[in-house]
Amino acid sequence: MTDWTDPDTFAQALEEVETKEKGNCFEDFEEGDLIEHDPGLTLTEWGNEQWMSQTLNHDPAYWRSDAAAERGFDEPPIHPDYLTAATLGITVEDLSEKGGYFLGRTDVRFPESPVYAGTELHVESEVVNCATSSSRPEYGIVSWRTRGKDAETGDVLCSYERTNMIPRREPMATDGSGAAAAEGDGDGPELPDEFVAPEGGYYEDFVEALEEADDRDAAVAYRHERGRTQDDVTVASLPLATLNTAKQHHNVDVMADSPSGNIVTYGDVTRSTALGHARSDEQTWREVGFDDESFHTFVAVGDTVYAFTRVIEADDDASSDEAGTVTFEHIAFNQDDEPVYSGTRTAEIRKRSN
Ligand SMILES: C/C(=C\C(=O)SCCNC(=O)CCNC(=O)[C@H](O)C(C)(C)COP(=O)(O)OP(=O)(O)OC[C@H]1O[C@@H](n2cnc3c(N)ncnc32)[C@H](O)[C@@H]1OP(=O)(O)O)C(=O)O
Repeated sequence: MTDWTDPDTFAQALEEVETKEKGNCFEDFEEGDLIEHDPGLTLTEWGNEQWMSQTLNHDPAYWRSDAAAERGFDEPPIHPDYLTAATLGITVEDLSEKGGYFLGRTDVRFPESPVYAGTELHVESEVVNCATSSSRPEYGIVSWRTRGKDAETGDVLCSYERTNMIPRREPMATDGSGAAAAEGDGDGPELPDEFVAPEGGYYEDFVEALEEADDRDAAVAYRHERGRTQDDVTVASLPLATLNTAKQHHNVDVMADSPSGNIVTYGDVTRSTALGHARSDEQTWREVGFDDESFHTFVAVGDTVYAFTRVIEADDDASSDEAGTVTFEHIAFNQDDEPVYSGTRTAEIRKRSN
């Protein structure tokens, strides 16, 4: 009788049996496909607080009822970063579990009304583009438009367009033109002569700093002191709490043979941590949206995530008289000063009370 647990027998069995695969390859996606993601997720107070605490997002309006009421909320709402991460996490099983690198995201938008704990999230994605990677024949590049909806009302709570590198079943022939282009044109850095930092975190502080920089060779740009070293909680626990099944975040065994050689931080954790650092130096009123988000290199356990902010423009127009609108570029970087994430963010920033 076969002893299936005999190590040699078992090793041979493992080699010969079929593996029930998870996830989809590049060839499985076709432009126009609509994918309904199941399971959905109920956005909970616990999940929200776990996400916010570990990414250093401490805006009191999301933690305390008095601060929430002051912002016009019925109770502390679900944080937009957790909502974004949960909307993406649920999609991983269908879209990128095969090992797709999260390259970037744009047009991240939230409605004006807050989302509260207890909301059941239903998420769907449409394939909007499938492209060949000219530098990596073993991958294709796929973009999806994703919408996270309130399962009860159908209201869209978070939407965005995201792009991943997705493994192919069969590698493509390539002329390598992408790799050559990536070598760069050899130009040195082009930075302004001066940097201006806002005095405080209110809307008027950003306007004054932009005015000071105007007509001079200056930029409004500064770094944030806080850093967050990545550990098992940020790398493995937070993505799993959003039902993100990407092996990059929790399977050390498989990742040992990957380019990173280790499990890596979920892009939304890296980004939310950097945004948490930035928000700790401003009076955020409301998140409006994010564009041109890119993930430049891996973040792994032991790496520390810092943040740098550049203020692009300010506009008096906002959904409330108590705030103005500011557009920022945020860059997350590691302990070696390498950029790991960048993106533009539009947020309403509280005005000083008169
Ligand atoms: C969620 C989730 C997974 C994760 O969260 S994983 C963690 C977050 N993501 C990362 O850590 C990825 C970090 N990025 C990298 O390590 C490198 O960018 C990467 C993926 C290894 C590629 O390195 P390269 O040096 O080869 O990068 P290139 O700049 O040459 O780009 C390669 C091709 O991709 C195209 N591309 C890059 N960015 C974008 C973008 N934002 N939108 C569209 N396309 C993009 C680029 O044009 C190159 O195209 P080629 O035709 O020349 O190949 C999850 O599971 O989803």
